[in-house]
Amino acid sequence: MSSNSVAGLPLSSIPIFQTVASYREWRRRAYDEKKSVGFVATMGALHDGHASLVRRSLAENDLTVVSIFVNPAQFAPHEDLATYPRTLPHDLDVLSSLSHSVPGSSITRSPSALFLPTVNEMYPSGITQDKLAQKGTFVEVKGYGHQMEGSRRPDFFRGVATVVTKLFNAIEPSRTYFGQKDIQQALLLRRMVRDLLLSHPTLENLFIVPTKRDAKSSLALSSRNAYLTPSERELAAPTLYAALQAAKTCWESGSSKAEVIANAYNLVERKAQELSSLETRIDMRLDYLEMNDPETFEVVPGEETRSAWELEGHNRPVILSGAMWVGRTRLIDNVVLGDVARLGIIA
Ligand SMILES: Nc1ncnc2c1ncn2[C@@H]1O[C@H](COP(=O)(O)OP(=O)(O)OP(=O)(O)O)[C@@H](O)[C@H]1O
Ligand SMILES: CC(C)(CO)[C@@H](O)C(=O)[O-]
Ligand code: BAL
Repeated sequence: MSSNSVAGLPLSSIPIFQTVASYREWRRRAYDEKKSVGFVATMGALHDGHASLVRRSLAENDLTVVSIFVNPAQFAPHEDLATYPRTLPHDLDVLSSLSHSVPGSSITRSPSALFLPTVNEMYPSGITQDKLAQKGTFVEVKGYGHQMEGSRRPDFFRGVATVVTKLFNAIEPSRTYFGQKDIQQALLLRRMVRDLLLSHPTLENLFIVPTKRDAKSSLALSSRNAYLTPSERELAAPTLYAALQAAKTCWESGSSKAEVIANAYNLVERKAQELSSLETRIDMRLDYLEMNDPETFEVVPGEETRSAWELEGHNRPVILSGAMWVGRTRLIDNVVLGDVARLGIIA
């Protein structure tokens, strides 16, 4: 049974499913009525980046399901599981405000269901963040989870692949939407869908949606931006995207990868020095900034240049991505160097 009233939450106009069994009854009716189901997986604290995925799903599917689940398995013991922003009343408001008018018809679509499972529902064998003590079934995309974000968060993608497999099994989406902001996640999930021969979604029905940014500062919208103080957000956080943009220009003007990355590090270092001398000191440092092959996630060699990359016959762009600490907040961002459409990212 779905419910429009969940303890501690305001009455919702969107049906909320807290169990897989109750959701499946609803899903069966959608099959009977031959309605397509779009799916957006989130950890909540919804912002306009999430909204852009939901809008895309509303435009392309009869029905749209959003999940909110803060997945313990993708947080390392020292990370921010306990403090991750949980803003359910706000999230319901955001979802209720979204709609799509189907062109040439009188139909207006809005989100059809919220899947809001408990930890027990998602992990029937239990879950602890201590990997060595974990029991039960986990999904690992071997060879693709240790580079880029995985180089800093070694068990992150195992946690993501596990929970997304469960979510796909529960929701059975016709189409699903992930954000470019977490580009390695989206590409790794594509590989997982292919390797596991999934039918819901199929490979061609997993879509990557461009990163939504703050109109003024170009800061990538992110739930963790809520951790930033106003001055961190204004003065420091936009530096990551500025460094990525500077690196992009440098790469396009013919510099080698090593030069491009060194320049970007210098840019951040200069800004960090400026901010550390302010009266209200702001600490900022790059965690990493690297250029990787979108197919293998391997690091692009230091001597590589744009023209060499193209001459070598790579029929794909490269990913320039990074993570930056601003105080105690870790931000990530990326740009694609080359034709984004080749990665199936279409605005
Ligand atoms: N700025 C954005 N533009 C487009 N999609 C986004 C953006 N931010 C997040 N998403 C996508 O929304 C989905 C859910 O992400 P999630 O709930 O973790 O939000 P988040 O803002 O990425 O959170 P966090 O701050 O923890 O990284 C993912 O597919 C993610 O890539
Ligand atoms: C895909 C996801 C919802 C899995 O927990 C999460 O990693 C996220 O929000 O990007
Ligand atoms: N959007 C990625 C979720 C995480 O960092 O855990």
